[in-house]
Amino acid sequence: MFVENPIRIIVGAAIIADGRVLACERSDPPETAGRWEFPGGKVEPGEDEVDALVRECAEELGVRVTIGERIGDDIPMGHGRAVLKVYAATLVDGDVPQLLEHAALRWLSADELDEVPWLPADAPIVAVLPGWLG
Ligand SMILES: Nc1nc2c([nH]c(=O)n2[C@H]2C[C@H](O)[C@@H](COP(=O)(O)OP(=O)(O)OP(=O)(O)O)O2)c(=O)[nH]1
Repeated sequence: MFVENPIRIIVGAAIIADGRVLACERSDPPETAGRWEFPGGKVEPGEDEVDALVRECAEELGVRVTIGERIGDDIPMGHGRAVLKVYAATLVDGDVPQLLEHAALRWLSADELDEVPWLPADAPIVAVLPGWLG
């Protein structure tokens, strides 16, 4: 029987604190190393999107986060095989992001957003972020 592959959901957390958003530099794979992203990753089958973001932020940054509203629209990726969804997030109780998986971390204000080379798919999110950073 032919079973169509489901569209893969990738979630990203725009962690905002004091008018800045946390940008994370990928360390691998080589095709995306050096590009900057929102922490996150693939939602596992049966997993809730918010739960996936909480899990990924713990794994990648060692922090607890509270997930808020969606930012921007769904972004089609991978020739329609995946979709990126970004959520606003805040850190719990002053947790401090750690460099566990990324090459570098930066807190960017609205006028610094274009100082890093974001992954191309993130462009529509970065474009509306100033409205979230005040
Ligand atoms: N986390 C994240 N991934 C993004 C963003 N923008 C973007 O194009 N991507 C792409 C990069 C990757 O191809 C894919 C996410 O895959 P990943 O490798 O980070 O996912 P994962 O943590 O679940 O990794 P793995 O278990 O498969 O190794 O989505 C973004 O802002 N955040």
